[in-house]
Amino acid sequence: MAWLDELKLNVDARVAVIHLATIDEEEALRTLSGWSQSSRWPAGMGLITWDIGDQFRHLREPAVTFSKLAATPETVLDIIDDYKGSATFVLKDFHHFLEHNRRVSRMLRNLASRLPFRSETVNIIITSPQFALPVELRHDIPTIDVGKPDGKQILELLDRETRSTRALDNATHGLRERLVESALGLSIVEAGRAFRKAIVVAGGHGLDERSVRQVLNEKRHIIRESGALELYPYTGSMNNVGGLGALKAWLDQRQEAFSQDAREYGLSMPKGVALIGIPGTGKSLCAKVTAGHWGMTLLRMDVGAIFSGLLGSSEQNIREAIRIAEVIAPCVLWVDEIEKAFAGSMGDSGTASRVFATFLTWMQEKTAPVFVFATANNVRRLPPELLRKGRFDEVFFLDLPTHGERIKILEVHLRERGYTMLSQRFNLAAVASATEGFVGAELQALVNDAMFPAFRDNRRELETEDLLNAAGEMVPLSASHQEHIEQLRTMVRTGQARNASDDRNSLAAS
Ligand SMILES: Nc1ncnc2c1ncn2[C@@H]1O[C@H](COP(=O)(O)OP(=O)(O)OP(=O)(O)O)[C@@H](O)[C@H]1O
Repeated sequence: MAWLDELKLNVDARVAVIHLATIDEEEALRTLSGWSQSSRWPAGMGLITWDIGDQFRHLREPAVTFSKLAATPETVLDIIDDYKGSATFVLKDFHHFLEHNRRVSRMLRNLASRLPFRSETVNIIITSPQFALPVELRHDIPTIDVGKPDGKQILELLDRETRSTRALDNATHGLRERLVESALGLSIVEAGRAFRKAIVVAGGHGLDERSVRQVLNEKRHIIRESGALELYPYTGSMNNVGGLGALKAWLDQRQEAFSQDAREYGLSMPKGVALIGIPGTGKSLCAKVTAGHWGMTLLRMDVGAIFSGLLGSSEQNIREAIRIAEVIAPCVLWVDEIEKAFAGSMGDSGTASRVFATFLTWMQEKTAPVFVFATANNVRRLPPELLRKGRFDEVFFLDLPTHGERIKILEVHLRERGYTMLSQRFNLAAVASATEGFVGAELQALVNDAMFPAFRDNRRELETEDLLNAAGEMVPLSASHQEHIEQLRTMVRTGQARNASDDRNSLAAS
């Protein structure tokens, strides 16, 4: 376990006070306890925990009781300072006392510099669910991030949870792996709860494919409640997208590039793509179907929640979101309306730029197969460095659909409503001619609007006339966005972005 190695290294280097950032406190304690039973644990050293409820407790020798009560954090540190013998103290939730109590934080810093010089080894480990300690402590107290459990730990947990109930005795081939995968991204406590619920629901039958869906569902709830990410179920396929041929072909080529084969061939791991365009041009649709097409989990980052202050500090939220995405990887991380996050409209501008910097650095350095799918309506509000070459693998502009693309989009939505043999049944070329300037969302709305009169008229089948009438009643949004669209087209002309449409690319080439 990487964090335990890091901890041992710090202890060996006589770093006396260490902050362990974990939401799985019990699991971390179990690991520490395991270490304390091993031969690598210094002889005679105690392992003692403290929390405000249970006070001091000896983990290695439960029979030994602590006579002193420590009701205040100052007393806790005094007792540790006076401790005769060698011990590692684990202080639970101690970060609460550090935020507002200067005396406690000063005492801790004093101990951090004094303890390494005592003849008997005394260490302090502070466990907390937060990543960042108050600024004045960060220099003296290193933070070790326990991170989320990996597949191996989740597998051990699954085996622990199912051993007594024998819920996996009749498991089909690969079920254990799928259950583990469905719980990746959860903490040990959360994954344990999800598995136990699945065992209860499965009853005497044991776990099966339905349990995988149930654990995934549980994960969807937990991820939504606990952070700025939302887990989307697989939706649609590339067939649900009309037009945008250049973008679809580009995405199709990237699909294989996440494989081991691609690494061995020398292809670099795709980083991500940015889609820009006015509302309704299909940016979100593409994010959803790409994840479905690639068979990857889709995570949507809620930019508002990152900055809301309800969850924690914005920097901590973005780090947590990144961490979850990396554990769930391979996945598509969809950052919707990225301009909202990074244009300084959320939170104060200092916070926004720190969050931005964290995100950019991660994008630059990431090695996990997390494909960032950023979508934006308004580039004017985006910091130029975000779209700089090399940040994303490609920046695409989703222009207004051409005549041919409008036909394809209309076909998608008519097919979704059960209509077939479209070219015999409708004159879609006429509808496309009547919908110059319409975006995909408006064409979808048009098909929907056109169905109302047909439904009222004895539920008859939809006709071209209905579509033309509905078109006549709509004013496309593009009418009021001409200047904005022209600005985005300039990005294509100057090589800052590529047009997502095959039709437009061939028009430009001819
Ligand atoms: N190219 C397209 N092909 C088929 N349907 C489309 C297309 N573009 C848009 N649509 C339809 O319009 C709906 C809304 O589009 P979408 O939300 O993807 O647009 P967007 O560009 O992300 O808009 P916003 O910026 O407002 O989020 C889609 O769910 C889809 O039904």
